[in-house]
Amino acid sequence: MSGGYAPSPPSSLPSQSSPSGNEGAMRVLTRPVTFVTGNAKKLEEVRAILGNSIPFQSLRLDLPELQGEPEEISKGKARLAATEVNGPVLVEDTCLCFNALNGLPGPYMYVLGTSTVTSLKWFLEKIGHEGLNNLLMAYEDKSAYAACVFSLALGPNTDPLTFVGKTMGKIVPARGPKDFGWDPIFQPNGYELTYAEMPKEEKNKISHRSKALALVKSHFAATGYHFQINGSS
Ligand SMILES: O=c1nc[nH]c2c1ncn2[C@H]1C[C@H](O)[C@@H](COP(=O)(O)OP(=O)(O)OP(=O)(O)O)O1
Ligand SMILES: [Mg+2]
Repeated sequence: MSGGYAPSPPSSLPSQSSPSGNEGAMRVLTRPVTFVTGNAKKLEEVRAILGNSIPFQSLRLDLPELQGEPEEISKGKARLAATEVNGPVLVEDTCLCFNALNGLPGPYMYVLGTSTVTSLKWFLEKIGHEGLNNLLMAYEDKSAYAACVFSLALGPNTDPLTFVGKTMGKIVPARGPKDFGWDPIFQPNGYELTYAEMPKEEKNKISHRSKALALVKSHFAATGYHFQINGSS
C-alpha cells in the first residue's frame, strides 16, 4: 500500500519559499507527491484518474478526522501529512451532503445517540446505507451532492492549496456492489445507475473526485512544477 515510500529522506521543499498561489513560477520538487490516505478504494480511484500525469506515491496513514469547514479540515490534514512525510503531499476529504438537511451529513462530526462522536466515515459505519436513506424519509427532496476537497502542501510549514469537485445527484435505496462507502446509495444526475453500479471508468469520468483532480492536474500544468527525482530531470 505504501508504494515504496521511504521515511524522511531529505525534504523536497520547493525552490521558492512562498508556494501560495504564485502560478507561473517554476518550482523544483525532488520527491514525488505523496498521496496520504487510509482508504484503499480512494487510492485506487486516484491512481486510475491521475495515471502518469503527476509523479506520485502513496502512504497509508489514518490521519485524525478534523473538525471545521471542509476546506479547513482538508488544509489541516495536509499540514499534518506534510509534517509526517516531510515532503510534498496530497490529501483528500470527501463529503456527502443532503440538500433537505442543509448539507448534512457533510464532513462533520456529530454526537450520535448519547455519546458517540463521529464523522461521515463513522456515521456510515454506524447507521449504514439504510440509515442514511432513513434520514431523508420525512423529506420529499432526496437531492444530494458528493464533494471532494483535495489539499496540496508542498512541504511542512507551507500553506496548502485546495481543489474542490462536486457531483450532484440523489439518495436512493442501495443498489450495486457494497465495497466502497456510500456508492450504492448515490445516483448522479443524468444516470439511472448508482455510483456502485457504474463501471469504474464511468464513475471516474464524472465523479466529485475526478472533478477535483482535474483542477489538481491543471494546477500542476499551469504552475510548471519540475520534478527532479533520482537524478532525473
Ligand atoms: O467516492 C466515494 N464513494 C463512496 N464513499 C466514499 C467515497 N469517497 C469517500 N467515501 C466514504 C469513505 C468514508 O466513509 C467517507 C469519507 O471519509 P473520508 O475521511 O474522506 O475518508 P477516509 O477516512 O476513509 O479516508 P482518508 O484516510 O483519506 O481520510 O466517505
Ligand atoms: Mg478520513
